[in-house]
Amino acid sequence: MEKISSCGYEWTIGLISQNSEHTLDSCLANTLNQLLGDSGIFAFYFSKSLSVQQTPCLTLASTGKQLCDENKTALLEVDVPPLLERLRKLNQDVQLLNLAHIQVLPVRYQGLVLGFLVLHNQSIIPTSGYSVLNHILNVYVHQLATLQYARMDPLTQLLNRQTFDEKIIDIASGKEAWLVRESKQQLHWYMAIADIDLFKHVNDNYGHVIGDEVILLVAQLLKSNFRAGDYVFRYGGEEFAIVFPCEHEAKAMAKLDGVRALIADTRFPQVGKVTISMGFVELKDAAQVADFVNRADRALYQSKQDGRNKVTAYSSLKDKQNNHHSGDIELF
Ligand SMILES: Nc1nc2c(ncn2[C@@H]2O[C@H](COP(=O)(O)OP(=O)(O)OP(=O)(O)O)[C@@H](O)[C@H]2O)c(=O)[nH]1
Repeated sequence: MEKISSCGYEWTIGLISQNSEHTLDSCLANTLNQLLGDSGIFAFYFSKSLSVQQTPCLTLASTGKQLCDENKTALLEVDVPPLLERLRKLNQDVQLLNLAHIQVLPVRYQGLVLGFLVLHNQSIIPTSGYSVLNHILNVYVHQLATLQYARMDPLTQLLNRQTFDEKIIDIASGKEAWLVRESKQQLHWYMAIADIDLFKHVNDNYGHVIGDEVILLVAQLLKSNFRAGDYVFRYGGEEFAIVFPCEHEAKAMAKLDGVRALIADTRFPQVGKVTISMGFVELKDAAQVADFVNRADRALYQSKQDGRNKVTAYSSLKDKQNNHHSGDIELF
């Protein structure tokens, strides 16, 4: 704790220099370990979605320290929902809650309590340390929000195109392999591109404002019909990409076709019926993101050729050897 400067300036600079959530978390962990010194045992519970809907979970804990007592009782285990409820009822100015064996610092963002830092009572912290801790947690949450907003499409709040490329590279290089390993069944990753059919007619007949509403509603339907661990992106104007793990291709097809049918059955305000076409591919055997996109694009092209409101797997295309001529139809 003796390392604390009056405002934690170096730590602040460290946190705001991070440009990925992963390095931001590591930086916060390092900062807390340094800040709390040898005596500090901490656990950080946080909801990364930056929304009240998600219950915070254990995101970080102190490294190389005794998190259990001699009887192997966890020192910092907390019952999250009631503690959260209690923190939410606290006045905004209250920055520290003293409980029997722990101290809790709420982490707020835009007036919401999104998580908290739990410190064991053995952690020896001078009074000035708490304000530095609060400051550091504030910087963390704001930097996280900045990173998240930079990854989002402003109209739909889906992940944006830049994030798509990064995610495909991560998956293709095995960085998301933990999910596949943890599943009881073997999982494969698939990438689908979905395009709203005859969208030009929507704009031409109803105007761009209604067109944007259609895009927004399709985005919401896609997002709410895939699981939390799947990724839904706004790929371009009226195009979306979905990246998700699945046991096998037939199941991936059934999932996508179910969502296609659901959108076709939804009544859109003013416009009425809207359909989407999709093409999808397994994320394997390609060197570049562009190769996967090209394959899904060709499958999507087939869905359009077959009359739209269809899903096509790249593996089902007969003439895979022929290069796709992008001039045939403009998809992107
Ligand atoms: N309202 C709105 N329109 C967009 C946006 N982005 C692209 N568009 C429009 O989407 C339309 C896409 O039209 P096309 O690519 O010709 O395709 P389509 O009419 O959907 O026909 P198919 O894809 O062949 O079924 C164009 O008129 C674009 O101007 C957007 O963000 N908002």
